[in-house]
Amino acid sequence: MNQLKDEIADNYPEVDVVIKVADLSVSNEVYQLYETLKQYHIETWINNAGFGIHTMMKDEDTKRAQNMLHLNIEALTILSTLYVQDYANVEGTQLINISSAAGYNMAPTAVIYSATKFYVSSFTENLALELRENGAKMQAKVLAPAATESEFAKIANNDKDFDMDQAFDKYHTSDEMADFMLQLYDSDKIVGSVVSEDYSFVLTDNKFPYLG
Ligand SMILES: NC(=O)C1=CN([C@@H]2O[C@H](COP(=O)(O)OP(=O)(O)OC[C@H]3O[C@@H](n4cnc5c(N)ncnc54)[C@H](OP(=O)(O)O)[C@@H]3O)[C@@H](O)[C@H]2O)C=CC1
Ligand SMILES: CC(=O)[C@H](N)C(=O)O
Repeated sequence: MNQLKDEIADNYPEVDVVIKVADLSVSNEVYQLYETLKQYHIETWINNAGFGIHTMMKDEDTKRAQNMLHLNIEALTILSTLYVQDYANVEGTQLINISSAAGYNMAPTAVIYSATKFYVSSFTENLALELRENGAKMQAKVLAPAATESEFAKIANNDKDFDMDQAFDKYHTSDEMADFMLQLYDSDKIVGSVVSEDYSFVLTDNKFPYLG
């Protein structure tokens, strides 16, 4: 994090980077983190922290799975809710939650992870529609990456030498995914996702049917 901060300072000296440390799988720390940010005006909130576990259910480590539920679902829900309560009527604000292709498609060897990301997708789409229908100034959006180069696969597969080139015919670089996130940010659409056939990017409104 400090290295990244230095890189940003070198390239964008006008930007002031503040690092806050929290274990977001612990609910007290989630509330504490939000409290320490009250002094700032927060124009965009991105819930990016998350991890996956690639395993069969018969081999699932329930403690690790519980941490994943706390981080991927609970922390994201609490932080989204607090942010919406404070900023829903502030012009120009956006909440972006990071789901996954596995949040719209059931994924083999990822039964629990995929379910956490279905939660992220449906929670955020429903919230986006609630905000829109009630004339709120905030927009809520879902970014749903497919395989992307990062630490994710090493952690999910518990393999520090995990080779993306061997595992996937196609995947995105983190720069490509960050560019797509900016496209989603600039658009009025709700979901940014990846077409599984050719890995192209697509922006759409809600993908889940809506009862409203
Ligand atoms: N890469 C991929 O193929 C895909 C990723 N995603 C999603 O993208 C998001 C980002 O993952 P990605 O960048 O790829 O993976 P990384 O593993 O590289 O990054 C995960 C991030 O989450 C943070 N994090 C993990 N656990 C905690 C915790 N308990 N408390 C606070 N922060 C935590 C990590 O912080 P630290 O480094 O300090 O541990 C890190 O910044 C995740 O939500 C993931 O599910 C979705 C689809 C595909
Ligand atoms: C859908 C993906 O490819 C990603 N690695 C994930 O499991 O979220």
